[in-house]
Amino acid sequence: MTQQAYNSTKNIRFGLIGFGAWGKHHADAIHKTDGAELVGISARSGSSCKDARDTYPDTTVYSNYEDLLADDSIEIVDIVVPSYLHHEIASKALKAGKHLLLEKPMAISMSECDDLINIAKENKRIFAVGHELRLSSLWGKVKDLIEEGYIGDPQYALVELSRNPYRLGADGWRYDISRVGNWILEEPIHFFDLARWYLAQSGEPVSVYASANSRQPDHPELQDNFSAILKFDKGAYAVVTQTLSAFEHHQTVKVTGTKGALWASWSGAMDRTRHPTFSLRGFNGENVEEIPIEKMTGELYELEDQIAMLVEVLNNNGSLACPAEEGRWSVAMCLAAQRSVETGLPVSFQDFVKR
Ligand SMILES: NC(=O)C1=CN([C@@H]2O[C@H](COP(=O)(O)OP(=O)(O)OC[C@H]3O[C@@H](n4cnc5c(N)ncnc54)[C@H](OP(=O)(O)O)[C@@H]3O)[C@@H](O)[C@H]2O)C=CC1
Ligand SMILES: O=C1CO[C@H](CO)[C@@H](O)[C@@H]1O
Repeated sequence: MTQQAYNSTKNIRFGLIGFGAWGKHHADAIHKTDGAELVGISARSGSSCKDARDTYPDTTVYSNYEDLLADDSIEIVDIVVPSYLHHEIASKALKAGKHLLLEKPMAISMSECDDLINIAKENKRIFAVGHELRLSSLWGKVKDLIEEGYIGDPQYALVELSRNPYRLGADGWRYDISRVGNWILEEPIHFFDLARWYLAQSGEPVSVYASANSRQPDHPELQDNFSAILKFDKGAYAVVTQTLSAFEHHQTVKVTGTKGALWASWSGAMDRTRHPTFSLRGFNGENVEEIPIEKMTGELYELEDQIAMLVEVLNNNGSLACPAEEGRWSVAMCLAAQRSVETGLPVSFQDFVKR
């Protein structure tokens, strides 16, 4: 689903777990979305709880997320906590009968992903993963044009980011490899997701060959620069590459096919800006053209569309932009890429995606 009008029929009651840098934006998105109600927030520290109470005085704030899960009136839980806590909190939310929006990475190991998918199936719960770029008017337009045959058969995709360093995260979790998993799971995971989405006509990815390095000699595991080549079973390939040693936030996608090409770019002072510049140019085999993007794009806008999508799905059975099975694939690609970085060899996805 990319750009759709959503028509809701009843208010969907949301609980939010995690009120950090990104969780606050989730709260804002739920708060302002028609048909969504922010009923409870769970935060960890006293200062985060106070912040949540001050900002949302009509919402119940819990310092223990299990108390939020015990509120039977909450239908869906939105989990925006450090990645190492995804499995623990998501599994309890599903077992408590809640539908789920879980931030990416879905989890930091394949066994955690599989366990969550099984629990969701057993409890017949909706399980969405926060790959919000799929809802973008820009990145989604690239997908739509590929599906319409604008470039012919897709053969090559480049997904590239140049940006400033990652934030530390609460308690520095993002710079602690035992809690973040790896840095590919942080940002390149979005680009693996896009690459696989764009090259869907080329079958599934079969292997990855990746390289990375760090600016900190004593922390080689914190990879500031990362590049990977993914091969697909029908011959297409994708390049995913990013540097965290640059400035601002500049993302480019170039996809070429047997007939034409697409070139999309997005720039902002940071990832979470409401004032980006963006463009999409296409070559349809005959002419180069500017393709208008009517709707604003950026992760804050996509976050709102993601909440609206869930309201629609829960009211009217629409489809999820990124269901759990897709989130699982992206985790597999990140873990395989990390293995390739460590071994210096191409790595087959089969070993990672098989159950
Ligand atoms: N899809 C996307 O584009 C993005 C996704 N993310 C993902 O979102 C997640 C959160 O990232 P981010 O917000 O940047 O991280 P932060 O470190 O800024 O925030 C994490 C928050 O989780 C809270 N927390 C930790 N444990 C608990 C708990 N047991 N109960 C309730 N709250 C808890 C922390 O509370 P306290 O402050 O009290 O310590 C903190 O406020 C990560 O998985 C990240 O990968 C992040 C950015 C963008
Ligand atoms: O998903 C994400 C993970 O964390 C990064 C932290 O700077 C974000 O920029 C990014 O969008």
